[in-house]
Amino acid sequence: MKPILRVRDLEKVFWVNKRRQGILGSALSLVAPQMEKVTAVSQVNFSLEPGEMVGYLGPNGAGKSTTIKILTGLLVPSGGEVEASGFVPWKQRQAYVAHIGAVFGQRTTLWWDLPVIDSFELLQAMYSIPAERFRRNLREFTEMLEMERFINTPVRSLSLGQRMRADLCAALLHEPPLVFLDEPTIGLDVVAKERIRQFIQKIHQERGTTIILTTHDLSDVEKLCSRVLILDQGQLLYDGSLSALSQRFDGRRLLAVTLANPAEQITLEGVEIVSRDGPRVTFSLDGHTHDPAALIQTLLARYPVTDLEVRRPELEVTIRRIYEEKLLQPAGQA
Ligand SMILES: Nc1ncnc2c1ncn2[C@@H]1O[C@H](COP(=O)(O)OP(=O)(O)OP(=O)(O)O)[C@@H](O)[C@H]1O
Repeated sequence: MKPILRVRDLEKVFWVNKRRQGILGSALSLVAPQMEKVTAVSQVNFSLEPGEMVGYLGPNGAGKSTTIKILTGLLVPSGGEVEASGFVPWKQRQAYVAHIGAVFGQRTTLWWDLPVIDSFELLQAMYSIPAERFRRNLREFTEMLEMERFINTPVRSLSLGQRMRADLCAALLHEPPLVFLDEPTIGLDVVAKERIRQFIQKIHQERGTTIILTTHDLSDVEKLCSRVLILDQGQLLYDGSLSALSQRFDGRRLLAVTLANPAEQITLEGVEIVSRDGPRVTFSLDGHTHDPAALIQTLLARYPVTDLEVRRPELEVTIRRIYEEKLLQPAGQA
């Protein structure tokens, strides 16, 4: 199948005037600017098949938003090639926008002073959405995103969760096959996040929409994406499944035991205790050297236990280790 998005050797460099700090710095910056090169995106390569949903991850400043801005045609790259839905985004932006949807969680794309419904109608005119299709989508999205209560409210008066739902609807009314979601759950409470996740999942499954999702909330990714791309310092470090990632970097298991006697001094030879909270003791098992079944048998034979659980470390812990301990290297440097 032909990829819907192809990114080749993508590069984006910004030149920043280092002197632009303080009154003296501002004055000096005009007469003797001190330009510094910031490489936001470097040699990034990937492709998406139609119908994929992919998480685009990375720590702060990794280059995620810069990539998304290039892919949506808002920024011109310094090098490399992109073909998205048959277009070069920054060269054919006017025609291209009708084929994509984009949500930037940090800012709205709706008209601030207009009621939500007026923004939707303006979009209908801009994208020439046939009346019947517009009505059908609007009805369906209004119901799924529970927007009835605020559809006549000006955007500036919406809560963050309401604004995000309106933005999602706006991005999808014209049924784009390729959608970019940059932090669509940022700042939302757990209920609002879950509602948005369910909506994204439904659109993806029912319409086969290809989605790139940028987020710092790993539960978004765990629930929605089987494939992730990890970026750090502008370079792509990983392209693959979430399960392979956690297996590769965290073969560890956590064994949590609740002791019948909270005062019991418990030890297991060669196994580290990572926490103790009253009667609950958590051991860290190494995936290569420890046999969980044998250790559980030893434990049960030695100590009265009321509860026992073996689990994987959370994805968040794994990803934090990858960033902090620099466990991944860009392709070609490993
Ligand atoms: N317009 C700009 N001018 C100069 N530098 C920029 C500009 N936009 C981004 N950068 C720099 O490029 C790098 C990547 O920024 P980017 O916003 O793409 O990261 P990000 O992964 O989206 O981060 P976050 O998760 O914090 O939003 C950073 O060092 C940032 O300071």
